[in-house]
Amino acid sequence: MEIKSGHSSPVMTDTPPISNSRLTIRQNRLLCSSAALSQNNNLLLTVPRKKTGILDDVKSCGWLDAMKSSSPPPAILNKDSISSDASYREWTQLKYPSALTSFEKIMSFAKGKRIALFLDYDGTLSPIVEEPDCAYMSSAMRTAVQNVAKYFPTAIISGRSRDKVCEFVGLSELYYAGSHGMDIMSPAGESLNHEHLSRTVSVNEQGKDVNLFQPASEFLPMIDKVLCSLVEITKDIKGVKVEDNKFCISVHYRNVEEKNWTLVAQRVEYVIRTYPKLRLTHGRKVLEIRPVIDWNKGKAVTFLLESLGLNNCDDVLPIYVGDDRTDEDAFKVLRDGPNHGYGVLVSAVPKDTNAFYSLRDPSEVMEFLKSLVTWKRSMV
Ligand SMILES: O=P(O)(O)OC[C@H]1O[C@H](O[C@H]2O[C@H](CO)[C@@H](O)[C@H](O)[C@H]2O)[C@H](O)[C@@H](O)[C@@H]1O
Repeated sequence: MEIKSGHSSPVMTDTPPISNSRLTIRQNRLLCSSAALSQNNNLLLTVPRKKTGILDDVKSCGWLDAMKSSSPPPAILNKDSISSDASYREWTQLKYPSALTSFEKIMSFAKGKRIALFLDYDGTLSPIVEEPDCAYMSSAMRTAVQNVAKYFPTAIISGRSRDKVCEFVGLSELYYAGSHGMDIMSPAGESLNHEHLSRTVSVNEQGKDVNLFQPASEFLPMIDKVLCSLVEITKDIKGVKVEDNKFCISVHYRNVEEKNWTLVAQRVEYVIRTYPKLRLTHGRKVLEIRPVIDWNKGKAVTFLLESLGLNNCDDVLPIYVGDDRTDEDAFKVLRDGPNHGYGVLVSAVPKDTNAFYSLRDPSEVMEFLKSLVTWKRSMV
């Protein structure tokens, strides 16, 4: 693929001391040039930050309810399953049609257009599992992604660190955007050229040059410090996992007893309240800490389209498939922005979204990818 353009809040009463002296984390960070950083001060969000950095849903319903609602059940398995299934059917029929049953419609719109494909990882290409380090993608899914990438520029956009998601996916021909889009990498031999933004060249595991764009590089020392503090402050809560996502941090509570969820949130909030340049968001049984910069998965999609010379083109159809709240930024960009395209929400339960279509789970995502390949081959 050729790139064209030039360029809450309960107050803590008993807080454990924070110490980070024993932790040595992130020894293998890629070096990045200051060139990429110098232009990023204007990305800092100027949103007024509340004293405690509390999210609106936490303010209105408290930590526990906010944490519960951030992670819907993965499937419909209870005695209400018949009525739930009926409401799912209604949701797909009336609001967010299945991208599989609407495939022909989508393709009639795609005719004569170049498709650019953006795929989230967790919950989209791999099923949600208890242990974040074991969220492997099936080899059938890998083959499906590999095949689709032969025909369409394909990028993986994940909240995970880029290194981790690259390792899970294991396909060097793709574009990767880790840390919710804050760490973008081209495939070896391709450049990431963007008229407004500088770039960094690094070397991948095979020793080949790759291009990086890292708009939050200046936050690395802060994120490192906060990571150490979070590991330390949550270490006595059974089941907590603090994940280093390079420019972001995930604090998982999936394996924590529900009675301790509020405690987890309180501890996290205690740490980040002294960092006004960091913000806290929810994911699926995870609290995510990230820099307060005007950058997200939607911005990453726009950046990639611009870098590929595919922005503002009538003959380009971007498609973004994702399951998480953070994917909504990308759905919004494709729904409302100049690069009109389709967001496809992966969900087994009805919910509101900025996406246009839906798919039930990763197995339907795989079917969709295969259908894209079959369609493309039929056109040749
Ligand atoms: O943007 P994504 O690729 O969807 O990444 C979002 C988060 O995904 C991972 O956590 C989620 O998946 C885990 C594995 O299935 C699950 O155990 C966890 O409860 C989910 O929240 C990842 O570990 C996080 O760091 C990402 O932010």
